[in-house]
Amino acid sequence: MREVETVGILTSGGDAPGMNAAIRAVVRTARASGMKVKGIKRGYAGLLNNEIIDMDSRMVSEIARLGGTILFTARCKEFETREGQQKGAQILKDNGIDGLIVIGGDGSFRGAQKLSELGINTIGIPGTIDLDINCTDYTIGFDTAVNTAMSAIDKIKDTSTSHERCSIIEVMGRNAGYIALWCQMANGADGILIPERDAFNEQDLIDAIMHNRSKGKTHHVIINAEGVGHTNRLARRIEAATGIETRATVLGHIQRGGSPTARDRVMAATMGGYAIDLLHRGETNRVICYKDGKYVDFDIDEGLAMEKTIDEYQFLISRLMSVY
Ligand SMILES: Nc1ncnc2c1ncn2[C@@H]1O[C@H](COP(=O)(O)OP(=O)(O)O)[C@@H](O)[C@H]1O
Ligand SMILES: O=P(O)(O)OC[C@H]1O[C@](O)(COP(=O)(O)O)[C@@H](O)[C@@H]1O
Ligand SMILES: [Mg+2]
Repeated sequence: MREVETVGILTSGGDAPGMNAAIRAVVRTARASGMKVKGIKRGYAGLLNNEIIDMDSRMVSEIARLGGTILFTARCKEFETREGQQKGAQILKDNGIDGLIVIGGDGSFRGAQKLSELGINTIGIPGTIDLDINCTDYTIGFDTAVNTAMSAIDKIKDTSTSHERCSIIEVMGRNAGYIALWCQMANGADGILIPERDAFNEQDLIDAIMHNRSKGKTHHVIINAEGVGHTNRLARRIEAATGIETRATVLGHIQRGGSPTARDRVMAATMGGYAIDLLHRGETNRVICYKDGKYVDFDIDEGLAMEKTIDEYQFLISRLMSVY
């Protein structure tokens, strides 16, 4: 076990609101406890290009409220190779960086795990709007993304209600349906399609719309998760089957932007401070999680091997609420 003297920090994969709040917390708590901090730009791609800057407390002033990531982010194929990882570890050592904090998703943590094997003390902080990291109940960015999607769906509902139409709205989430499920509960919808539940299929949706219409409902909303996709095609098929004018909207990257909510900022700040604590204790290959109402950390390999699925009870309630 050795204590880290110089910590590097990078953001990787899709940006998420709250990443800047995490960067600020890492820099401030590291500096307060005497560590040096170096920022690595553009994730692993920037690491391989030696894009490394010194960071001090003043540089992170007022960034907690900013969306995106001031360090930029990237996806990097070269880093998935052994040669890329060895080159990355050597560049870190050449810069005197003996600890590294990676803010990103599961893919980014696989990279962090490789650097840990190569002698760099690495800690992962979960930052992704998708909530798709199995070992944690919370990922930085999810709350802001859901609130953004919720507001957008409220607006679509205004026009959908006025025209007495059906709206199919696609939300992000890669292969996970968390954003879709939360929006169904927050906004109300006749139904959702999520990758975790292919049993809730197109015919179910058509039946649900027709049932609700027979009870007097004059507008309809279906929330479709990105992992199911084909939103335009689905709109055409629902219109053909129900005779109700139907419009498709793919919300897209609007869900990744904007000023982070208080929840995202506070979770990010706590996780950032926790990461520095772990490095002080000489820990490596750990991922910080929020589980059962507590901040905890797991071995990255064990954390990524855990299983998580959508909350059955929440799913059941969301279905019951969608019926007129
Ligand atoms: N198995 C792996 N080994 C090493 N690095 C990886 C691995 N998987 C992903 N990465 C690195 O992490 C980056 C981000 O991963 P990605 O899955 O795109 O996003 P996220 O971290 O948000 O899930 C990839 O571009 C790659 O550089
Ligand atoms: O911005 P890109 O590269 O098109 O990626 C889109 C993907 O990124 C996300 O917005 C976030 O995913 P990650 O956090 O895993 O990078 C997904 O919801 C979506 O599938
Ligand atoms: Mg991911």
